[in-house]
Amino acid sequence: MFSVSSVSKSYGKNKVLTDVSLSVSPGECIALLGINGSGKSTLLGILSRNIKPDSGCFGFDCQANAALLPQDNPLISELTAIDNIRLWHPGSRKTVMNSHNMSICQSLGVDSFLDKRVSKLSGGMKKRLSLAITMMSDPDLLLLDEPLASLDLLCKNGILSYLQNYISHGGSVIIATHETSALDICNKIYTLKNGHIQLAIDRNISPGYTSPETYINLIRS
Ligand SMILES: Nc1ncnc2c1ncn2[C@@H]1O[C@H](COP(=O)(O)OP(=O)(O)OP(=O)(O)O)[C@@H](O)[C@H]1O
Repeated sequence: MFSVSSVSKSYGKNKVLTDVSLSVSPGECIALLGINGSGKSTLLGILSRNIKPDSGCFGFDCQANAALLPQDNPLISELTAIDNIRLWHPGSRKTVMNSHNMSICQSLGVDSFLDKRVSKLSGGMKKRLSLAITMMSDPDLLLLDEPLASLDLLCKNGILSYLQNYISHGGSVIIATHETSALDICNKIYTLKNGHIQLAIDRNISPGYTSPETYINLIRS
């Protein structure tokens, strides 16, 4: 179980998060839903310890490993895919591409372009490579910031299937997304409005279809 309680964060006079509490269990997928600027990336940044909150506590298990896939791919365009992987996971090609990491690359279809320069990859290929790099750190909690933005339907479907498999093996996911296909795979959907978080949909209690109109109404003020 990962949790944060009573987290607050302001940028100057801009109060972005107020008294936000959230927890996620193994095998659970949680969505953060909110309009642009509602604080989703800030909350993911706090959970990944990249952003320091003004106040609040973490309930993380010390052994737990949380990894963030940021909105912008953390890749160097001039390098090949394999050399980007080796930047984050140092070692020779043979050591880094052990059977575990190779199987991640194969599941995400990254193995077919390991020697291509990142500048020559499509948006979907870059996103799959970034996700593969994130997954190689064996996270218990995966923090995803709009992982499906501007991807084609096939690529979205591939990433969603990969995530569903990760969740079914006990991984936890917190995802900030505007995509209904990603919202549909989540157990719980929280809305962020005016700095406050609220549990809007809990499919552990009420499973079932949610229409796009319902999602839109959830983010309306
Ligand atoms: N480093 C920063 N310095 C100052 N203000 C910031 C900084 N980062 C974010 N903000 C502000 O905090 C608020 C929340 O931003 P954040 O990126 O967390 O929102 P978001 O919900 O992820 O938005 P989007 O859906 O557009 O990605 C916005 O008003 C933004 O301008």
